[in-house]
Amino acid sequence: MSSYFDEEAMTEGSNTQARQSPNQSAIASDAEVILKWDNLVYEVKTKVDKQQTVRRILHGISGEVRAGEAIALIGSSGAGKTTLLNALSGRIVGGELSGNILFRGAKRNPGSFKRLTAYVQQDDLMHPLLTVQETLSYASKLRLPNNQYTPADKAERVNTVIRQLRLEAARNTRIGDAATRGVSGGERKRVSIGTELLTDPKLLFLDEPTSGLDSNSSEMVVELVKKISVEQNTATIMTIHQPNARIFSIFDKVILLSQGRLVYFGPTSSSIDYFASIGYQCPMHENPADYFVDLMTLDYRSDEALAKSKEQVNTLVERFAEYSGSGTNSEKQSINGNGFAIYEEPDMPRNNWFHEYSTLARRDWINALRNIPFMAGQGTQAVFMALLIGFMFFYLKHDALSINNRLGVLFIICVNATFPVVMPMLTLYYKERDIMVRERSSATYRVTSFYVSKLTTFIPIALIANTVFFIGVYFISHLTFSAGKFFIGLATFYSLITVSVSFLLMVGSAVKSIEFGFVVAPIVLTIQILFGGLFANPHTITPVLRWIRWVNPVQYAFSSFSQNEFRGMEFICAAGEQCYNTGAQVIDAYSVGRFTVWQNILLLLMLAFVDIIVGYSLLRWTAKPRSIWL
Ligand SMILES: Nc1ncnc2c1ncn2[C@@H]1O[C@H](COP(=O)(O)OP(=O)(O)OP(=O)(O)O)[C@@H](O)[C@H]1O
Repeated sequence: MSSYFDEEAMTEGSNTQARQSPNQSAIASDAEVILKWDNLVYEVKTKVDKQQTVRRILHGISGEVRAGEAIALIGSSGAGKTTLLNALSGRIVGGELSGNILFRGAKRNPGSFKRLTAYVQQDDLMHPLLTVQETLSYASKLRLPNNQYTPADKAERVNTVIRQLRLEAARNTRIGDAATRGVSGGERKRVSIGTELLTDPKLLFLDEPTSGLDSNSSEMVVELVKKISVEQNTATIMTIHQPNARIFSIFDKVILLSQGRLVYFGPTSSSIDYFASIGYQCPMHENPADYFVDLMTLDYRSDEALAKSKEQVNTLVERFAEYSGSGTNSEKQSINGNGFAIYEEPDMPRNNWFHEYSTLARRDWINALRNIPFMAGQGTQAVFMALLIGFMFFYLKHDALSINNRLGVLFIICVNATFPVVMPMLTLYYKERDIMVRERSSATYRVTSFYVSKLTTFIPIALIANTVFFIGVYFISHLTFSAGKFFIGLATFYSLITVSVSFLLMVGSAVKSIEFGFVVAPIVLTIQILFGGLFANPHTITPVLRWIRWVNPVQYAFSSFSQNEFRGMEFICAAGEQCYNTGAQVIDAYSVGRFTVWQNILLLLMLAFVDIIVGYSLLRWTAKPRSIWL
């Protein structure tokens, strides 16, 4: 492809702006071709006036990128830049993609391609409570293989990246988010790029790395990326929106797209000459990128203007097709994908499961402990509810009236182990899940390590906060004072909390959208409470709904609590009053004695186990990338 742009052939209309920029390095024409794509066509089905139609988004795009080369992908909004970048990086989902893509001369193997390449997304999704150093350090622990890098090597790699991306001053600053101030936008983008550069990728994709940045920060980002790609011999392709003239000149090559078609692909330094040679001379002091984008953009201001701009785009596309087709036939062999072997990974082993798990668990604990609103919420909730419920049922006696109150307090203890545990943690889980999907798109760690790490962070946090609640309610309301009963009650409570955490992981794993997850979880929890055994006697429930009891943790917990409390109790009935004399009668009347206390606890743990397994399987399914690979 590079010979399409033989500069000698384009002396006519030569423009001084077209000279090689000082930032550009001359990439040897024999540098390894890292990625080559041929005749990429991408189509999606859409509905127009209730009629199914096929919309072609990429129209036979070809090109290549060599080691150490930086390519800018430019076009007006909707030109297909992101679509092309996604197709090349193996991230395109839905629709139909055809053509061929070769990575280092072979067909892409999704696993090794993901590990040897890197993709910096437009929005930087990182843990806001970690510092720059910690973010890079955890990424290095997770992504660099232990048998090739010692901990010292990893730390050195992090330092190198911090130096390369000029992040020394921000090293100990937290990333931050909308709620907490952290690093600047430019620094944030550089950290995001840094996490991808740690593995020394062969090929780096960046989607609009300068969007939202001022021109100084944009220039810095592009300059640094270019410098690093030369130093590390990395091929780089980035989409970029109307770069200024200085940024434009940093790139070795440029791909200009309009309406999913190629208007130019070749050296940036020859682009002005090329356009001049086909009759479009870039004015002397105009930014070439702006000029090209203006040429390629459809003008919707009037029907006439639209027709004229469409014609212009067609001409540009045709001229480039003629131009790239002529004189290059010997080099332009189309790739017949069937003839190529799948790319074999040289030696890029994975870290073992335990290393992944322990790194993620440490990161999760740091994130949780630094999440002051979350931790304070858990603590306040525990203390406030303990005092409220404790004093609501203050010092229960042994008369007939206390029976209802005892059942009430036991039931509220169950309720407190559902909503207040599930809802705040579900929010947290959704945020973490998004980051996991992002991190796993570069094969960073296994789903199991993530999932088990969440379980082993969430369960202890929920248990610790709620122990305060349980002790408070137990002693203030004066439930039966006996070590045995207290600890059996606590075991029941812990088991129910474990089910709740497992349940939230299941909902958060099964339901991709947080909005829908926040509808499903409360509905299920409300059903658990309604059928928990206090509002309706399990025996009187219509057979159509009776099965719910088998999967209802609140019912098992309420049954366990009630038996633990009432068994062996005696009540003093006032003279002439009809009441239950013994706890055993209460257990019978409320039908909470179907299973023994320990059987109930066992059933709760079994439910938790089922939730965990189902949640894990669903997470594997819902978080699985469904990209199209050529
Ligand atoms: N899966 C899809 N279904 C329907 N239309 C799609 C799909 N993917 C992309 N498109 C359409 O294809 C066109 C190109 O989209 P793409 O996101 O690649 O453009 P872009 O050049 O990156 O634009 P921008 O600079 O605005 O991000 C757009 O008109 C977009 O609406």
